[in-house]
Parts: sequence; structure tokens; C-alpha cells
Amino acid sequence: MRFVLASQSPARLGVLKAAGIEPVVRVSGVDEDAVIAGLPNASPEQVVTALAEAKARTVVGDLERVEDAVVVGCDSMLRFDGQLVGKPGTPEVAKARWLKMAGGEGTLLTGHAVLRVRHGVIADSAIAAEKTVVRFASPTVAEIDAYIATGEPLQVAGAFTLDSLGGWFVDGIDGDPSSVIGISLPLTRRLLSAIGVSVTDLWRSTK
Ligand SMILES: Nc1nc2c(ncn2[C@H]2C[C@H](O)[C@@H](COP(=O)(O)OP(=O)(O)OP(=O)(O)O)O2)c(=O)[nH]1
Repeated sequence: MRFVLASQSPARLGVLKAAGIEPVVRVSGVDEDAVIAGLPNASPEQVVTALAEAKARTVVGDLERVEDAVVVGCDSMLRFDGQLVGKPGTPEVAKARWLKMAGGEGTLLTGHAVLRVRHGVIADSAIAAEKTVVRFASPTVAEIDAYIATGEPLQVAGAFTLDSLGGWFVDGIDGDPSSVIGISLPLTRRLLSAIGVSVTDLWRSTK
């Protein structure tokens, strides 16, 4: 069975490979802002699951010659201070966020869409979001500036990482760490099971 990861995220690929999966990567290139614009009254869970599903569905067409595949799409956003935010994109936005986040907590939501695809047709799907409470440390302004200067926080949801430089500034989490990094292993196992796939069978599969 082919396991297709519909994501350019090195973090998601790394989590899956460390957990015994050899995904084929197909970047979806979904216009996330356009999807969000079409969901004016959606809850945070609805936003991240809609984005995850859009990413997974986008790559299905490439699988017409594949008899049996699993396609996984994900999307991560941080809910804090009453806002749902993705990647900061600029140093100014990252700094403004960290000045608010420091010493507080937020909820990192990751939407997951797991599709069973046979010859390019979706035979089954399972979609859900995972939520992890993140308690931020209180870095000094100088530490925040140094962190932003590395560039890392600009391209990650919520302007922080758990498993890289950002880890110095996370006091703790309540929930699944893999979901914060980019893909929840326990939730993905449950979603795979819901579409008739045992994750342990995938451990033995090749690309
Ligand atoms: N290594 C690491 N990366 C993180 C962490 N938190 C968030 N990220 C990354 C994972 C994703 O690459 C990115 C979240 O953005 P998206 O969910 O939109 O995915 P991205 O645009 O990277 O790729 P995709 O849309 O799936 O092709 O932030 C973390 O704690 N550790």
C-alpha cells in the first residue's frame, strides 16, 4: 500500500519516518487563504480540518495508476488570545505574537484528513482535529529577538516549535506532542483504523 503525505512539511515527514513510515511526498500547493475565505463562520477545528481535507484531496488525481493508497493531509494553527493564527511570515508579526504569548498558553490545533484511494478514486475518508494546550515560557525580549533572528519561527504555525529551537521557550504541553510538531501519531492511527488500515501493516510497507 502506498502512503502519500500531501505536505511539504519536513516536520511531518520527519515524524512519520521516525515512526516507521516511508511516505511518498506530494505537495498540494493548496491556497490556504482561499479555503479560509470560504469558511467565514467556521470554528477553529472546522478551519484546520477543512484545510487538511483540501490538501489531501488535491493530490488524489495523481494516483490513478495506484491500486491502493492512503493519502494524509494536515494543517496546524495556533489559537491564542482569541485568534486563530498560522505562520507569522515576518519578523514583526512573530515578535508581536511572542510578546503576547510569553508566559501564557495557547491551543495548537492540527487538522488531519486520511483518505483511502483506489485508482485515483476516494473510497473512504476519516477526518478530525487534535488539540494540544501549549504553555509558553517567558523568554526575555533579547531571547525573543535572537529566536526570530534564526528565521525558524517565521515559517511554523504559531511561531514556535516544540522539537527545535522553540523548545527552549515551551514550559509544557497538555496533549499529544506529535500533533504540535505537525501530525498526531495516535490520532492518525485511529483515523487509519477507521478506513480499515492498521498502522502496523504500514511499518512493513515500502514506498
Ligand atoms: N518542527 C516543527 N515544526 C512545526 C511545529 N509546529 C508547527 N510546525 C510546522 C509544521 C508545518 O510545516 C507548519 C504548519 O503549517 P501548515 O500546517 O500550513 O503546513 P505547511 O504549510 O508547512 O505544509 P503543507 O501545507 O502541509 O504542505 O509549521 C513544531 O513544533 N515543530
